[in-house]
Amino acid sequence: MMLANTRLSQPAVASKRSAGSRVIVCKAATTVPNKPEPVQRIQAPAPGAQDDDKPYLNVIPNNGQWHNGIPPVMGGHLMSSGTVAPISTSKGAGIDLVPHQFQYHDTETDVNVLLYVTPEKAQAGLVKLVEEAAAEAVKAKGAFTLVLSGGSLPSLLAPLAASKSVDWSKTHIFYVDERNVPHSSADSTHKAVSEALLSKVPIPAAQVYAIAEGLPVGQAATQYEGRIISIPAAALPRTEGAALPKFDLILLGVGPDGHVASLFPNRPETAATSGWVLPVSNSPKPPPERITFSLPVINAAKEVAIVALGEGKKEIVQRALEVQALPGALPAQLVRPKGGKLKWILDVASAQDLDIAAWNESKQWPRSSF
Ligand SMILES: O=C1O[C@H](COP(=O)(O)O)[C@@H](O)[C@H](O)[C@H]1O
Repeated sequence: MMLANTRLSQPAVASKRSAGSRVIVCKAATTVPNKPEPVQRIQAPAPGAQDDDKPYLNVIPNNGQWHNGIPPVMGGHLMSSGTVAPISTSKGAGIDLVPHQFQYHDTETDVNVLLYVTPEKAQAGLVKLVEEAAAEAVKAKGAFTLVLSGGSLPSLLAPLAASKSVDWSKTHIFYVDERNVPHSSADSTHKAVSEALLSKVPIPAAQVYAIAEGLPVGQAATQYEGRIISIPAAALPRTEGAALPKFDLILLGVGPDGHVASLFPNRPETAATSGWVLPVSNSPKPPPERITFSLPVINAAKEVAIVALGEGKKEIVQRALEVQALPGALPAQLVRPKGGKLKWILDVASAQDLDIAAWNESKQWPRSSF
């Protein structure tokens, strides 16, 4: 189903109980010919009812699992012949490349795709998600730890300033990645978030974890990690065993290359299995120096949402949700909070290349036809 060609005003809401007891609710369009209904209905909307504020929720069960076995290392992937391709020993153009061990996820994570009719509705949905996570966290442990991205995300958070549901005195703000620039720089995520939100809410300054200014990037990452480590477990619990911080909610953007936070395709930071906050010294996207949470920290969160709105994101949304890449190649596909919740927040423009009608439990990767 190409959403670009569909009308979203007459939702056919459908759902199904799977073996894993997950509910699938698919948005089906009315104008797609010769396509079967994606799944069965659980709850038909009341006649004439139309609640566009609600997203059309699509769950991709066990999204991204490798059904043919997990390749042992990057470059050692399974070939169609059934044999494992060896790691290249070429001394050619890749002479300086160190073969990195990228994480291959083997956990079952259902991906919840929240598709909104307009970017404004998606923004409202995002705000509600934050409000609900805040209320739940404050009720459970008296503190809410919210981790933010830069880029297009900060401006989407502006309506939170008027929210009555977030207790700012109990909220702690972190950045999943940050550019190693002064806070006054136009590149600073902290500046963008401060202008859009933090300057308008009564949050104690000590609860906003900005990068230290003027340090070499390695020290900036170490310093940021140290500040996180010093937060009491009552406010920021740790995971069992791995002892990673368990943030309540991490909001990610996604770049056109599939990067999330400052974890770029085929980069050593993306492969890192240890460390909470990593330095990035030659980012392919300017500015070159950044710090970033590691994937294990992102995946230890209680809840993660990837926000991708607008036509400019349609290609990466389609690739990330329907075409399985080798892990280093598409960092967004490595976001799989263990035991936690993963949501993608989309609007019609960013979702227009998805073939949602083809999503069902029996269909494995790749989900698209090519
Ligand atoms: O450089 C960055 O890019 C990503 C994506 O940004 P967007 O403007 O395309 O939404 C962002 O999530 C990340 O925090 C930022 O440092």
